[in-house]
Amino acid sequence: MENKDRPQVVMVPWLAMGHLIPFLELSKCLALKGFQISFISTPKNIDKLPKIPPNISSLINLVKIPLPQVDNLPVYAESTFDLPSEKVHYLTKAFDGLQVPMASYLENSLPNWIIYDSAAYWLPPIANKLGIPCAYFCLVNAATIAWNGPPSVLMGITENPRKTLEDILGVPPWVPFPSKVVYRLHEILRLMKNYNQDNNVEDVSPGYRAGSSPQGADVVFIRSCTEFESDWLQLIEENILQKPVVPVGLLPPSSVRSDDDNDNGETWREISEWLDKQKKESVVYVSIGTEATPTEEEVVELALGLELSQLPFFWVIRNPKCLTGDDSFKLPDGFEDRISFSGRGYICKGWAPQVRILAHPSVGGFLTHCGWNSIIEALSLGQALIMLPFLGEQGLNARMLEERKVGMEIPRDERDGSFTRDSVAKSLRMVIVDEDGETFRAKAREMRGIFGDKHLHDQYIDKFVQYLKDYKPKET
Ligand SMILES: O=c1ccn([C@@H]2O[C@H](COP(=O)(O)OP(=O)(O)O[C@H]3O[C@H](CO)[C@@H](O)[C@H](O)[C@H]3O)[C@@H](O)[C@H]2O)c(=O)[nH]1
Repeated sequence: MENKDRPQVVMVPWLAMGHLIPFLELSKCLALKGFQISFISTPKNIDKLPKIPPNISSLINLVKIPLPQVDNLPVYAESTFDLPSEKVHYLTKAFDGLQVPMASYLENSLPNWIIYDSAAYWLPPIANKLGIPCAYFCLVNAATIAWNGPPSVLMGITENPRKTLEDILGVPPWVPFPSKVVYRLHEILRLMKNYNQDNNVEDVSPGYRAGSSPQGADVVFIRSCTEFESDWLQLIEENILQKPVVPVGLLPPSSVRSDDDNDNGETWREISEWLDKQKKESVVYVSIGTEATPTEEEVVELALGLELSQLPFFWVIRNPKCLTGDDSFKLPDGFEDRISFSGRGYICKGWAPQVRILAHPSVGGFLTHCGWNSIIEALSLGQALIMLPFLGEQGLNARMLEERKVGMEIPRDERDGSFTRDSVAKSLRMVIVDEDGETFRAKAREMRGIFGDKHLHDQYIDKFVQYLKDYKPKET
């Protein structure tokens, strides 16, 4: 078939590694099913993407649209990875500036579908005008969407029944079954601080953006599955979003992603040499994702807790150079020397081949911030979790997973969120080596049956593809 005769899909991910990667994974799935994809992002983000396998590379057209400049956004910053979290709203403002070039791209290409991300609340009206069906691809789980609540409430169209801090800390009134998926006080206080900051810079409130993205879509595709959260999926489809919600499955990664070989395998060779020397299931892999910016105190407690645990560790630290004027990844004095002298730790500053490390037989647990990508990757490999959520919906994910007993949260002070090196060390030992922690390890291995079931998730992709092909646009 000629490429121009294939069904065309335009993908519009948000400017964040944790979004670009799953959008690209979904693009690859569609290309393998015969679709022609236009994957739109800014030049630097496109350049950073994992390599596309040669058998489908001609079916994924990487489209670079330059990011408009806005005040206070450093010129080099094109994704959340390049910024401390308190500056992300400038990136959101710049992203909104893509509306005009995006509209003209769509007018010229007239694809069969547009699949967009949470930040692009302005895309559905453009798609409607052009008569192109559009889908919101939701990269968080259904429990999070349910916690956020109905779009009309988020957008300020109908009254918000959650008025007090107590209301916000409790189970939302629209959740009809018992739930432990709630935020802690320190998480809510941090979210409110960010919300107010964002409100001052962006043209619309973060709530309006979060509500109108699913509201404007013809269908919501979600990276989830009924085997994991059927109650929540049903709740969001029937009561919260009140439109078709189609799970695309968990998109579990293959253990060797093509990005691992961007330097001809040099990085991996060095890392695997170190991992190969460690005992089976003894190493803790530590990463708090691509967005969280811990305070200096948090970094110190984390570092000293790792040391205190006596466990070997692999710690990937987001490149501190990205964080302008910010020294929050300053490690405690002498820490790096002690670690390299004893050979007990591997500190990787920048980007690590996460999936490949998690799949190594020496790794016995994952200290994680609970980003949805990381959770899926870890549980698809049966790794137990030591959870330290920082921002966004990560706290909700941690509650959900603690309930499933696939790991434990590092205890934090309820009000200020502080944690100690002792609690880091204790939690690590509990999940990775203590006899009492065997439940966590066993439950995490069991969860692999859902998260790592390739056949199950291939079936989800088949149904998703069928949905795209069978869709009949509504009469206007
Ligand atoms: O050195 C690194 C760092 C990250 N990754 C990959 O980058 C992704 C990171 O995604 P995630 O674990 O979800 O973390 P964040 O990028 O910090 O996640 C943002 O996006 C997620 C999906 O929307 C949300 O769940 C989080 O709360 C939000 O912070 C994963 O695929 C990792 O494997 C690497 O391969 N190497």
